Amino acid sequence: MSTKSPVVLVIDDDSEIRYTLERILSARQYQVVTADSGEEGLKVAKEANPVVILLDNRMGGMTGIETLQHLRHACPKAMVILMTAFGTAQTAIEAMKFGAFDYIIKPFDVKKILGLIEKAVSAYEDSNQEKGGVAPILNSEDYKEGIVGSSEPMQEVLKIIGQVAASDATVMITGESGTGKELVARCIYQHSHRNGKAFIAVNCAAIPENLIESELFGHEKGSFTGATGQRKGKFELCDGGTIFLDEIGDMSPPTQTKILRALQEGEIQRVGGTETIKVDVRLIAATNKNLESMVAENTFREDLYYRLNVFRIRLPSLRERLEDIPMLVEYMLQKLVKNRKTRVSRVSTDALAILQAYNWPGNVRELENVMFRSAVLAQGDTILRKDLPAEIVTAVGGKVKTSHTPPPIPVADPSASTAQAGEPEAVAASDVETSETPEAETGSGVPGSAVEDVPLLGGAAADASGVPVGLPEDRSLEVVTAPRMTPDEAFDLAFATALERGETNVLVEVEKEIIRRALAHTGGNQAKAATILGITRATLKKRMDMYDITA
Ligand SMILES: Nc1ncnc2c1ncn2[C@@H]1O[C@H](COP(=O)(O)OP(=O)(O)OP(=O)(O)O)[C@@H](O)[C@H]1O
Repeated sequence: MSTKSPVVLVIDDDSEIRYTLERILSARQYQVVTADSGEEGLKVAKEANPVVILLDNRMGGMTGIETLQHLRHACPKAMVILMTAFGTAQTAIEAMKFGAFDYIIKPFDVKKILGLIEKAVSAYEDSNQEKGGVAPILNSEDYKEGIVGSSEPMQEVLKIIGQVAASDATVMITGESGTGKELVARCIYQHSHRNGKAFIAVNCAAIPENLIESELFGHEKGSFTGATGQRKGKFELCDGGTIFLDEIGDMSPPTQTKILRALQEGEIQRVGGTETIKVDVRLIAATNKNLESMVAENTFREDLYYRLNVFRIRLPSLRERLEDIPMLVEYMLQKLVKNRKTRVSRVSTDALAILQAYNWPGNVRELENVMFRSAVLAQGDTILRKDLPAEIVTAVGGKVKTSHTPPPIPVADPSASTAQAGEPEAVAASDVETSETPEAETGSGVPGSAVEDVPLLGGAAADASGVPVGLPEDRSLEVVTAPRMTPDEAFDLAFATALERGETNVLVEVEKEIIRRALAHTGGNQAKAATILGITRATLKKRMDMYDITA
């Protein structure tokens, strides 16, 4: 870090977040400037020349993504970190595509944001030592991603999609069957300059060996038995567009050679033809085979391997991101309801626990099938444990505890949804309340509400199970409520305990306790409690939802 303290600009319409960040960052020798809107942020950015910009996505007026696009011109060197309440695919991809340094999901851990700012500052310093400008900027469009998942590994995938989409580079997607390789390929295409031109997906494993060349490159009349006329192949049909070759590891060496030529020279020849045809095609390839060992065994051309491997995206298996299951389940049921395939809109807590304990060898595709099948079998509006395939319930066996789990996951009414397809609006994470009531199997859980941007205070992010991320497991400071202590003693002890445990969320715990006490004092009357606390009732409600406090 240079000797001059780096300027950090915080753009957020929530005064509390601006205040909190300002306090945290000023204590770390950053110079902090703030703005309460995207429009104001642009002005401040031009004057203050910040090194890092923390930019909220959901603001009145210009959104964060819109502001980001303007900032790229107004303040091209600054490292922008987008702050969003949800890790939706669209936001993640767009943030990276429009040149954000990174993005972070609110509410977040203080350590995490500080670490990210530090990284951004050193990236700023590195990039200022090198010549060269920022990455090209694309125009914003209305996308429908359909990629669901806010787990760390999926967020990484989304970021890479955003980074590679705008380039014309070949991309290799690896991952087990059913992990979403084709979905990702389509998403890259949708975000590329070639969007609007053809996208053709070819499953190489599904085409007989003797027909694959003709399928890909076309054939001339009479070139083989059955070739009764001239036919264009997929490469030719896809000129100007993107071709997705699934299971590329299943191609014979002669076909591999032709693919290499198409990639390197931009030329193909139809089977039985002599004419060289120019094609301009972006290739996205996928495989669930180990191409490295195929190269070692000489069954896959090394030069083609390197040509394909310019960018590589590894999709995590579903068992590596079990925390995404509630979100996926909600998304899938929502889709089924929308397509009028079912009226089932919930999953009981017991059933969900089983889904989250299962190994998912068939990954998301298997989950999709299970959801469809179970929704068909379900009698009420909730998928119960008994509706799940017996082999899954048996496979999970005793791994699942069925008590103290959250109530059913509700699915938003699709007609009332303002989210884009593929982006569940409010997903299980923070709006599933933890309940001790074993009402799960009746399907009478509390419907979830769309979660607004939630306030940051010391920052405990919630994971899909509603448990704050990045906090020690025992996060209660019961000592605050211990009897026969003066308030001062209690606070001293609480503070000392927190320091001893290395906690960074003391403020949050104190806030929770104060809210609980105010509610207890008013007998659960929220309006009165809000008055005591000096906040609006809506803010109190937001906090109660966020901290799982019931009146
Ligand atoms: N992250 C995701 N969010 C929502 N749906 C998903 C996700 N990943 C996969 N799916 C769905 O799962 C199914 C399988 O996905 P896809 O065909 O893209 O997998 P694949 O890895 O290409 O499979 P294969 O290797 O068998 O060809 C599709 O219906 C897809 O929409």
